[in-house]
Amino acid sequence: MKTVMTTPQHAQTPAQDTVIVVDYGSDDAQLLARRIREAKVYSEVHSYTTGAEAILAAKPAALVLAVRSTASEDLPVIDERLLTAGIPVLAAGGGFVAVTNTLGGTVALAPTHQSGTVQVTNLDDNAVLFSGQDAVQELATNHAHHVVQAAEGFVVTASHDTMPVAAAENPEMKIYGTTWNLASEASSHGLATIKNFLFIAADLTPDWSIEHVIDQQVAAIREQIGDKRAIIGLSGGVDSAVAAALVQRAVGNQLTAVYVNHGLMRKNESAEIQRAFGDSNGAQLIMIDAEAEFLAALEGVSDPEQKRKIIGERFIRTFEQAEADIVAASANDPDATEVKFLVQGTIYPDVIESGDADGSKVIKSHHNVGGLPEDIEFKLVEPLRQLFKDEVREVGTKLGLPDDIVWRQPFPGPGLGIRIVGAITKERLDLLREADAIVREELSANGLDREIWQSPVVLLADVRSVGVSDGGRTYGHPIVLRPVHSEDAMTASFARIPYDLLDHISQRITSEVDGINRVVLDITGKPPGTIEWE
Ligand SMILES: Nc1ncnc2c1ncn2[C@@H]1O[C@H](COP(=O)(O)OP(=O)(O)OP(=O)(O)O)[C@@H](O)[C@H]1O
Repeated sequence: MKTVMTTPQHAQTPAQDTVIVVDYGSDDAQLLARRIREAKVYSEVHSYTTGAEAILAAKPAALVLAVRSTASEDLPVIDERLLTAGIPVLAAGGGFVAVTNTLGGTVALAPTHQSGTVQVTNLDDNAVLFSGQDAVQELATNHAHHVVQAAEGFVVTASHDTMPVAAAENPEMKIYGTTWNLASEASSHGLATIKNFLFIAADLTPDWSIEHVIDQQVAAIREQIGDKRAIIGLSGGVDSAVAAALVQRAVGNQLTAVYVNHGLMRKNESAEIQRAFGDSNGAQLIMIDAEAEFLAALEGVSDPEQKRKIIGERFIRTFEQAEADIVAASANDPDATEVKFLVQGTIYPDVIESGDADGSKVIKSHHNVGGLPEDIEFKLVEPLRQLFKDEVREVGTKLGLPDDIVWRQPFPGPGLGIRIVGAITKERLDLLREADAIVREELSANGLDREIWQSPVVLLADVRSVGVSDGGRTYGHPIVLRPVHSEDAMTASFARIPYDLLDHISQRITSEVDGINRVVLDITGKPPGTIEWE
């Protein structure tokens, strides 16, 4: 038996000024889009492979070219239709090199790959991009090529020993370029320069805001769901929580939220969800206690891949059984309307990374539960598809979700199951839950929880060491602290937590959690270590 979830009908955004960041495999495309939104202008990332025709058909108010700078001789050629459509174009870093090359200027491999910060002292403040700014600026550079001679019609607006043409603009063609990176915080006037492009060169109005997004999405969700019903899985994570809050704002108790307690949650997690979504705001919340089934299925399993597989499969089965029950209950109730929609907390980086920017992907889910009619179709509601993580948090706060949900660190789907090295038992989970709760409490009391990307706490359940307590010998397990800093989870470094705080955490864990007699700190970067241990 299977259920096919298809025909996504994404809430469409009414027309608004959109800046399209055209991505030529750059690392900066998302960051550029975020900076533009910080300036209160709506921005999307489109791959250059979409083609100039489709990009122009979306009627962008301005274009930003994000090009990876490599030492390759083959610089990307920018489709000239993008440069001659009369739409203002900003080309920073590799984008400026590629535009210059495309329009017949001269570019050459720099003697060495330029990377780091340089200072320029001769920025032309008559230039549109630098209007009102200091002539002396710190610039973040990272490029293999430099521009030797600007293309015809361009006025050079900055130069430097290592970058003969550091910036140039062609007001007639409305093309503006800098060799440096404008999205990086290391560029002292990066955001100010982006704003000059948006508000002077492109004459846009800074009117995009989170309140506006909420209003738009609420209206779009109402239209999409109508008088039907929708369901959502709440994981306790920020994305599904905010998606649920938005849909609930739009259609109230036509939304049913399902939370599966697989027994691998952190301390008080279920109660917090109940508080945020249950009693207080009238959502229909179904809490499923599947702890016993999950722990039975995991009994004696130590292999990390096996654990993940078992947890993933069991989760799908449990969730689908809940779906089936809700659908069946509504089918038997003459007053109930049909359950037609499944809400998902997909966010913009997921959309960009899956290459599904046009929302056309069909999602299939194979169900193994009985009692479901063949091929129920759920339509997807994905109200966060346009938003970056920081914007999702802002929406959550505006909708009144508590800080401990909005600012929650990323938590793996398999939960604490992959933070126990060794087989999973209820006793071991309880030990880990206590230690983890102490770490979270202390980090948050010391104002560090928003600064630290993630702080897994790991129980080495198969290791024991000798210790001493109250004059007696102990033989307990070690706990590993793994606090990390990261921008995007792809790379990470260990977070430098003050020694005194580490000492305090260590003392609390070893004295309050019976069975733990040692606390160790993981100081491995990613790579080579992953953030989670399993
Ligand atoms: N224990 C659970 N109970 C109900 N639904 C869940 C549970 N765990 C995950 N889900 C659902 O599956 C989705 C994907 O899970 P995943 O752990 O990958 O979350 P995510 O993408 O990090 O999002 P979130 O921030 O909402 O956790 C969640 O957004 C949620 O809808």
